[in-house]
Amino acid sequence: MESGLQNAYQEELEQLNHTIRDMNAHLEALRAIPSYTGPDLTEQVLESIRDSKRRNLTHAMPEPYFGRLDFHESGKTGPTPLYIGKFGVEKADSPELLVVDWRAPVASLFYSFTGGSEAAIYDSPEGAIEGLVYLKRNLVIRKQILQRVVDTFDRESDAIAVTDEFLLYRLGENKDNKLRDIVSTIQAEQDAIIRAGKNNALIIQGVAGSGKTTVALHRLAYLLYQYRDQVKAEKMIIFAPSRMFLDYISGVLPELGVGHIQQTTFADWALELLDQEVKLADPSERLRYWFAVGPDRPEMDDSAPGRFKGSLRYMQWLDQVLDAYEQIAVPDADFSPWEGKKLPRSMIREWFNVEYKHESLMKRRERVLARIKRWIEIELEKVWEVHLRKDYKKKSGEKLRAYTKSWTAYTPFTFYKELFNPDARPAYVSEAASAFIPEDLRKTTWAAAKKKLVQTEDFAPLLYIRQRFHGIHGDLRFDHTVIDEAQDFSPFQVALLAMHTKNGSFSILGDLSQGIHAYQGIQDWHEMLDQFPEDNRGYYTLNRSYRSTMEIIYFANEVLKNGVQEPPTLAVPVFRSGDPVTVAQTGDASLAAQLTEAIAAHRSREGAGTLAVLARTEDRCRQLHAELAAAGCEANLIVPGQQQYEGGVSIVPVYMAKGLEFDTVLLIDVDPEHYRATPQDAKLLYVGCTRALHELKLYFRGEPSPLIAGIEGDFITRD
Ligand SMILES: Nc1ncnc2c1ncn2[C@@H]1O[C@H](COP(=O)(O)OP(=O)(O)OP(=O)(O)O)[C@@H](O)[C@H]1O
Repeated sequence: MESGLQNAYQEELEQLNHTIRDMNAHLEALRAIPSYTGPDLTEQVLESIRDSKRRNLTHAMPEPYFGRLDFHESGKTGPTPLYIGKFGVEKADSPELLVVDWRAPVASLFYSFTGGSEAAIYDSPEGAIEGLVYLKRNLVIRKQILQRVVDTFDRESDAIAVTDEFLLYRLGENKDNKLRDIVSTIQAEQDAIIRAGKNNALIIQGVAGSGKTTVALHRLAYLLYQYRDQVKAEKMIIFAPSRMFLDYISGVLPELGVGHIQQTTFADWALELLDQEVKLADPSERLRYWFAVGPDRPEMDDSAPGRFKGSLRYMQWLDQVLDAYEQIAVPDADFSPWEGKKLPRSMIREWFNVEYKHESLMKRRERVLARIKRWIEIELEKVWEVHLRKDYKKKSGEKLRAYTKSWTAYTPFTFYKELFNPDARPAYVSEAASAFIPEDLRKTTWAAAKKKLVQTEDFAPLLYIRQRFHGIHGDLRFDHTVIDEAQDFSPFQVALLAMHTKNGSFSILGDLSQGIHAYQGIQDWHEMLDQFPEDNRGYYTLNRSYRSTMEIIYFANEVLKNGVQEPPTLAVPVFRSGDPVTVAQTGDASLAAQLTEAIAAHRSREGAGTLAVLARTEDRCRQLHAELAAAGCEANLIVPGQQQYEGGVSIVPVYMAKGLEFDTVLLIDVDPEHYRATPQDAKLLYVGCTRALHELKLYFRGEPSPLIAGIEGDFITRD
């Protein structure tokens, strides 16, 4: 160790010991105070502060901080060393900070300052604060033991700043089966997104592995810290592509000390709001259709059911249909409770269409019926003859029941279903409006609806009808909404979520180059961006990929270029080199043997980490799983509907692997039959390649796919 480094290590060792002593003393003092459970409000508040301090100290104890920043604020004495950690910690005997929370304004300098002699500025509640950074230091502490000290900037030293060294060290580590927090290595471009203002819809286009998911989760932790009086964890929601993906990311928020945030898939959320009246059709069937192999593949253009039903045009059409329904909703007759007495339809319509207009459709129906009931009661009071009144009362009760029945109480689903009825066009759907729906779509939607089955793209329309029928109650409005893998969401879904989200507070993240579900997703971010006012939206790009080695990224970029004419943006790797990507020819019989060998080699390595064999279809995965099992090679089979990701060795269809990562990826069947030189296939193969952290191998039979055939460079070897 050089003497400078040795001194730094010694200095930090002493500081760490001092910090831990202080924290222990603080924690002991807090524990010595008995918990208050009485009725006094002030005492309750004090107890909750003590409780939060106890929790923070306990969480922070094993790794109290990860960074140090020496900052000299202009006009003050200094520089002052600030230690930055996941949790803010006060000194035992004063409210001064021992460790600054990473989300605090001053800590932003630790992320945004990337060197140079210029003054650094950060935003604080008191305005912009300027000063000079003297030292930026990364520290690795595990179980209270100081393991590493790396200076990434030292104003007093001639040595060149090693900004990436610490990041590379972290990226080189093997991953387990869960996504992790990145507080110690958040990069400046990621930090800008994390700390962006609350009332903005952020759209983040980020290349594979650029940290989109991770950044969104850190942003939630930041918003909860920064706007603690305005946002609540229970009112924040994350939409992710599958339950397995949710399981995969489930570790990050607790690591950041955040709990209770709702995490769901759009389908699960919708099914709950629809009171489980419908079921989602088997997703495997649809995936089998769209990812089929062979010459006749379905077109993924605007006529695809998902694109059509996910469009804003479709939402507007539905709006018109609902407007038309509103006009004729009141039954087409006067209400007569007994002979000679009449409540004219015009009056009932006046109540429904004018007086109660501000209410939702079904609420208005309820109100009008209650009002008719009251009207009957008033009219009955005017009848003096007791027998007659009794007779009228009975008759009016029957009449009101019949009237109520004639006024259909639709559920969102029963209303929606009727729009597709081939035999009877509802009165509120004009002939022209009916012609809007393509015949094929009418047939398939009707056939499924008869079995109470719907597709993903039916959820937004159903929820939209629900909203017009019942409104959106306060507890269904979110303080902030995160949409992950948003390129697979439709504009209609986003419009619907905007109705459920306060102040347009969104984090919408995705990658158009990974848009493999183009039969339902977007083709351009404008389809979402344009839905938000210009002053309240932001578009960010993340181009650096942190997941994979340089070799893997260079290779994956070539795959993309070979299939997509104008790829949106190509990933730029961080300077982390590994083995070249291997492309191997194989025969039918030898594939299982080759995979078994590769898996055995992987397993025999120390700290083996995760491995995935990726195939194009679910059926192929099942077949391979059986073949490998017969060869004595056990692996987890991951197919649609999977709830958890266990790590280890898995066999996964590429589309299910989206969002996940594995230390090693073995991609099979990379031949012209499975992967043609089309944008769709290139994106699919790109997704597959970019799942690998350290090692990527591709196997083909006969000829290689045109997407990989001509790739040359020192980042690839051919077996
Ligand atoms: N600043 C960082 N420091 C350390 N690791 C990082 C950083 N940013 C991202 N990573 C790592 O890079 C990997 C990819 O992150 P993440 O899954 O969030 O990216 P993504 O953009 O959502 O990827 P994809 O679109 O491919 O699913 C993760 O292992 C994450 O921990």
